[in-house]
Amino acid sequence: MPLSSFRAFSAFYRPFVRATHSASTMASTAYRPIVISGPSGTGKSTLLKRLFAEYPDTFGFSISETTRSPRPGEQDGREYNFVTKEAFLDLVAKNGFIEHAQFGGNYYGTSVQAVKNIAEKKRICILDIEMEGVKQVKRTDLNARFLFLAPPSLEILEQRLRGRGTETEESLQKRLDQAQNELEYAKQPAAHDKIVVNDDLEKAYVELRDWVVDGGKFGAQ
Ligand SMILES: Nc1ncnc2c1ncn2[C@@H]1O[C@H](COP(=O)(O)OP(=O)(O)OP(=O)(O)O)[C@@H](O)[C@H]1O
Repeated sequence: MPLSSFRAFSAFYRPFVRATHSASTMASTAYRPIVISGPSGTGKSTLLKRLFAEYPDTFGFSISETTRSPRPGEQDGREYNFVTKEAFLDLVAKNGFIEHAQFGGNYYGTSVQAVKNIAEKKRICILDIEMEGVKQVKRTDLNARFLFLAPPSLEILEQRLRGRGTETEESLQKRLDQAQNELEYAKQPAAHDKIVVNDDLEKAYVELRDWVVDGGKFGAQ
Protein backbone atom coordinates (compact mmCIF):
# COMPACT_ATOMS: atom_id res chain seq x y z
CA MET A 1 0.00 0.00 0.00
CA PRO A 2 1.18 3.53 -0.53
CA LEU A 3 2.74 4.78 2.64
CA SER A 4 1.44 8.22 1.78
CA SER A 5 -1.93 6.97 2.90
CA PHE A 6 -0.46 5.58 6.09
CA ARG A 7 -0.53 7.76 9.12
CA ALA A 8 0.43 6.81 12.61
CA PHE A 9 -0.15 8.98 15.61
CA SER A 10 0.19 8.54 19.30
CA ALA A 11 -1.47 10.15 22.25
CA PHE A 12 -0.39 11.24 25.69
CA TYR A 13 -2.92 10.57 28.34
CA ARG A 14 -3.12 9.94 32.02
CA PRO A 15 -3.70 6.24 32.06
CA PHE A 16 -6.08 4.30 34.19
CA VAL A 17 -3.80 1.64 35.58
CA ARG A 18 -4.81 -0.79 38.24
CA ALA A 19 -2.28 -1.22 41.01
CA THR A 20 -1.93 -4.90 40.24
CA HIS A 21 -0.62 -4.24 36.72
CA SER A 22 3.08 -4.87 36.36
CA ALA A 23 5.19 -2.56 34.21
CA SER A 24 5.38 -5.17 31.48
CA THR A 25 1.63 -5.62 31.20
CA MET A 26 0.95 -1.88 31.27
CA ALA A 27 1.96 -1.44 27.68
CA SER A 28 -0.50 -4.02 26.44
CA THR A 29 -3.42 -3.15 28.70
CA ALA A 30 -3.20 0.58 29.40
CA TYR A 31 -1.66 2.07 26.27
CA ARG A 32 -3.55 0.10 23.70
CA PRO A 33 -2.98 1.22 20.12
CA ILE A 34 -6.05 2.34 18.22
CA VAL A 35 -6.43 1.24 14.63
CA ILE A 36 -8.61 3.45 12.47
CA SER A 37 -9.39 2.15 9.03
CA GLY A 38 -11.94 2.84 6.35
CA PRO A 39 -12.01 3.54 2.64
CA SER A 40 -9.93 6.37 1.28
CA GLY A 41 -12.00 9.54 1.41
CA THR A 42 -14.27 8.45 4.30
CA GLY A 43 -12.93 11.27 6.44
CA LYS A 44 -10.27 9.68 8.63
CA SER A 45 -7.82 12.60 8.32
CA THR A 46 -10.57 15.13 8.90
CA LEU A 47 -11.75 13.44 12.08
CA LEU A 48 -8.28 12.67 13.43
CA LYS A 49 -7.24 16.27 12.88
CA ARG A 50 -10.15 17.33 15.06
CA LEU A 51 -9.32 14.76 17.69
CA PHE A 52 -5.73 15.98 17.86
CA ALA A 53 -6.91 19.58 18.08
CA GLU A 54 -9.13 18.74 21.02
CA TYR A 55 -6.22 16.96 22.75
CA PRO A 56 -3.46 19.34 21.68
CA ASP A 57 -0.54 18.05 23.71
CA THR A 58 -1.51 14.51 23.36
CA PHE A 59 -0.72 13.15 19.93
CA GLY A 60 2.49 12.25 18.16
CA PHE A 61 3.73 9.91 15.49
CA SER A 62 5.22 6.46 15.44
CA ILE A 63 8.39 6.30 13.39
CA SER A 64 8.65 4.34 10.15
CA GLU A 65 11.67 2.34 9.05
CA THR A 66 13.27 3.08 5.71
CA THR A 67 16.24 1.86 3.71
CA ARG A 68 16.66 5.21 1.95
CA SER A 69 19.48 7.48 3.01
CA PRO A 70 18.73 10.39 5.34
CA ARG A 71 18.24 13.73 3.56
CA PRO A 72 20.07 16.77 4.89
CA GLY A 73 18.52 17.75 8.20
CA GLU A 74 16.91 14.38 8.80
CA GLN A 75 17.83 12.55 11.99
CA ASP A 76 17.80 8.83 12.61
CA GLY A 77 14.93 8.07 14.96
CA ARG A 78 13.14 11.36 14.25
CA GLU A 79 11.83 11.40 10.67
CA TYR A 80 12.59 7.70 10.15
CA ASN A 81 14.57 4.86 11.58
CA PHE A 82 17.18 4.54 8.86
CA VAL A 83 18.11 0.89 8.43
CA THR A 84 20.06 -1.24 5.96
CA LYS A 85 18.28 -3.27 3.33
CA GLU A 86 19.53 -6.45 5.04
CA ALA A 87 18.09 -5.41 8.41
CA PHE A 88 14.83 -4.39 6.76
CA LEU A 89 14.40 -7.66 4.88
CA ASP A 90 15.36 -9.61 7.98
CA LEU A 91 12.52 -7.90 9.87
CA VAL A 92 10.15 -8.63 6.96
CA ALA A 93 11.09 -12.32 7.23
CA LYS A 94 10.41 -12.22 10.96
CA ASN A 95 6.94 -10.71 10.37
CA GLY A 96 8.09 -7.58 12.19
CA PHE A 97 6.14 -5.16 10.00
CA ILE A 98 2.52 -4.10 10.16
CA GLU A 99 2.86 -2.68 6.66
CA HIS A 100 5.72 -2.26 4.29
CA ALA A 101 6.13 -1.16 0.71
CA GLN A 102 8.78 -0.35 -1.84
CA PHE A 103 9.05 2.98 -3.67
CA GLY A 104 11.75 4.05 -6.03
CA GLY A 105 14.05 1.24 -4.98
CA ASN A 106 13.73 1.93 -1.26
CA TYR A 107 11.74 0.10 1.37
CA TYR A 108 9.46 1.78 3.89
CA GLY A 109 7.48 0.20 6.68
CA THR A 110 5.90 0.47 10.08
CA SER A 111 7.25 -2.07 12.49
CA VAL A 112 5.40 -3.63 15.37
CA GLN A 113 8.26 -2.47 17.58
CA ALA A 114 7.77 1.17 16.52
CA VAL A 115 4.18 0.97 17.74
CA LYS A 116 5.30 -0.62 21.02
CA ASN A 117 7.83 2.17 21.48
CA ILE A 118 4.96 4.66 21.61
CA ALA A 119 3.35 2.74 24.46
CA GLU A 120 6.72 2.68 26.22
CA LYS A 121 6.60 6.48 26.12
CA LYS A 122 3.18 6.27 27.79
CA ARG A 123 1.34 7.38 24.71
CA ILE A 124 -1.40 5.78 22.69
CA CYS A 125 -0.54 5.03 19.11
CA ILE A 126 -3.30 5.65 16.59
CA LEU A 127 -2.72 3.76 13.39
CA ASP A 128 -4.56 4.94 10.30
CA ILE A 129 -4.20 1.95 8.00
CA GLU A 130 -5.89 -0.10 5.31
CA MET A 131 -7.48 -3.52 5.54
CA GLU A 132 -4.31 -5.57 5.01
CA GLY A 133 -2.62 -3.61 7.79
CA VAL A 134 -5.62 -4.21 10.04
CA LYS A 135 -5.32 -7.96 9.50
CA GLN A 136 -1.61 -7.78 10.17
CA VAL A 137 -2.12 -5.89 13.46
CA LYS A 138 -4.49 -8.67 14.54
CA ARG A 139 -1.66 -11.18 14.08
CA THR A 140 0.52 -9.29 16.57
CA ASP A 141 0.43 -9.02 20.36
CA LEU A 142 -0.31 -5.26 20.18
CA ASN A 143 -3.73 -5.70 21.79
CA ALA A 144 -5.15 -2.92 19.64
CA ARG A 145 -8.67 -1.57 19.44
CA PHE A 146 -10.23 -1.39 15.99
CA LEU A 147 -12.51 1.33 14.64
CA PHE A 148 -13.90 1.32 11.11
CA LEU A 149 -15.03 4.59 9.56
CA ALA A 150 -17.66 3.91 6.93
CA PRO A 151 -19.02 6.28 4.28
CA PRO A 152 -22.82 6.72 4.18
CA SER A 153 -22.72 5.16 0.69
CA LEU A 154 -20.31 4.53 -2.16
CA GLU A 155 -21.97 7.35 -4.12
CA ILE A 156 -21.25 9.85 -1.34
CA LEU A 157 -17.71 8.51 -0.99
CA GLU A 158 -17.17 9.16 -4.71
CA GLN A 159 -18.53 12.70 -4.33
CA ARG A 160 -16.14 13.37 -1.42
CA LEU A 161 -13.14 12.03 -3.26
CA ARG A 162 -14.03 14.13 -6.30
CA GLY A 163 -14.64 17.13 -4.08
CA ARG A 164 -11.24 16.74 -2.42
CA GLY A 165 -9.70 17.28 -5.85
CA THR A 166 -6.72 15.01 -5.19
CA GLU A 167 -7.53 12.12 -7.51
CA THR A 168 -7.16 11.32 -11.17
CA GLU A 169 -9.95 9.29 -12.77
CA GLU A 170 -7.71 6.21 -12.51
CA SER A 171 -6.76 6.66 -8.85
CA LEU A 172 -10.39 7.45 -8.03
CA GLN A 173 -11.52 4.16 -9.57
CA LYS A 174 -8.83 2.27 -7.70
CA ARG A 175 -9.91 3.80 -4.41
CA LEU A 176 -13.57 2.98 -5.05
CA ASP A 177 -12.72 -0.64 -5.91
CA GLN A 178 -10.66 -0.93 -2.74
CA ALA A 179 -13.53 0.67 -0.80
CA GLN A 180 -15.80 -2.23 -1.81
CA ASN A 181 -13.26 -4.71 -0.41
CA GLU A 182 -12.93 -2.78 2.83
CA LEU A 183 -16.71 -2.57 3.26
CA GLU A 184 -17.05 -6.32 2.63
CA TYR A 185 -14.40 -7.07 5.23
CA ALA A 186 -16.02 -4.72 7.75
CA LYS A 187 -19.21 -6.82 7.60
CA GLN A 188 -17.42 -9.61 9.46
CA PRO A 189 -18.41 -9.24 13.11
CA ALA A 190 -14.87 -9.87 14.39
CA ALA A 191 -13.24 -7.35 12.07
CA HIS A 192 -13.76 -4.21 14.16
CA ASP A 193 -14.76 -3.24 17.68
CA LYS A 194 -16.61 -0.13 16.57
CA ILE A 195 -18.10 1.13 13.32
CA VAL A 196 -18.80 4.83 12.83
CA VAL A 197 -20.70 6.01 9.76
CA ASN A 198 -19.41 9.43 8.70
CA ASP A 199 -22.63 10.97 7.49
CA ASP A 200 -22.97 14.10 9.61
CA LEU A 201 -19.41 15.19 10.48
CA GLU A 202 -20.29 16.52 13.94
CA LYS A 203 -22.14 13.37 14.93
CA ALA A 204 -19.41 11.11 13.58
CA TYR A 205 -16.76 13.08 15.44
CA VAL A 206 -18.50 12.83 18.79
CA GLU A 207 -19.07 9.10 18.30
CA LEU A 208 -15.44 8.49 17.33
CA ARG A 209 -14.05 10.67 20.11
CA ASP A 210 -16.23 9.13 22.80
CA TRP A 211 -15.18 5.64 21.75
CA VAL A 212 -11.48 6.57 21.61
CA VAL A 213 -11.53 8.40 24.96
CA ASP A 214 -13.69 5.71 26.55
CA GLY A 215 -14.59 7.77 29.60
CA GLY A 216 -10.92 8.61 30.13
CA LYS A 217 -9.77 4.98 30.13
CA PHE A 218 -8.76 4.90 26.45
CA GLY A 219 -9.61 1.22 26.32
CA ALA A 220 -7.48 0.25 29.31
CA GLN A 221 -8.44 -3.18 30.56
N1 LIG B 1 -19.15 14.07 7.13
C1 LIG B 1 -18.65 14.65 6.04
N2 LIG B 1 -19.47 15.31 5.22
C2 LIG B 1 -19.01 15.89 4.11
N3 LIG B 1 -17.73 15.87 3.69
C3 LIG B 1 -16.84 15.22 4.46
C4 LIG B 1 -17.25 14.58 5.67
N4 LIG B 1 -16.15 14.01 6.22
C5 LIG B 1 -15.13 14.29 5.39
N5 LIG B 1 -15.52 15.02 4.34
C6 LIG B 1 -14.70 15.46 3.19
O1 LIG B 1 -14.38 14.29 2.46
C7 LIG B 1 -13.06 14.40 1.90
C8 LIG B 1 -12.25 13.19 2.29
O2 LIG B 1 -11.93 13.25 3.67
P1 LIG B 1 -10.48 12.86 4.22
O3 LIG B 1 -9.42 13.41 3.36
O4 LIG B 1 -10.50 13.17 5.68
O5 LIG B 1 -10.55 11.26 4.02
P2 LIG B 1 -9.52 10.10 4.41
O6 LIG B 1 -10.36 8.97 4.90
O7 LIG B 1 -8.49 10.61 5.34
O8 LIG B 1 -8.88 9.73 3.02
P3 LIG B 1 -7.41 9.06 2.66
O9 LIG B 1 -7.42 7.72 3.34
O10 LIG B 1 -7.43 8.99 1.16
O11 LIG B 1 -6.38 9.99 3.18
C9 LIG B 1 -12.47 15.70 2.40
O12 LIG B 1 -12.56 16.66 1.37
C10 LIG B 1 -13.36 16.06 3.60
O13 LIG B 1 -13.43 17.45 3.79
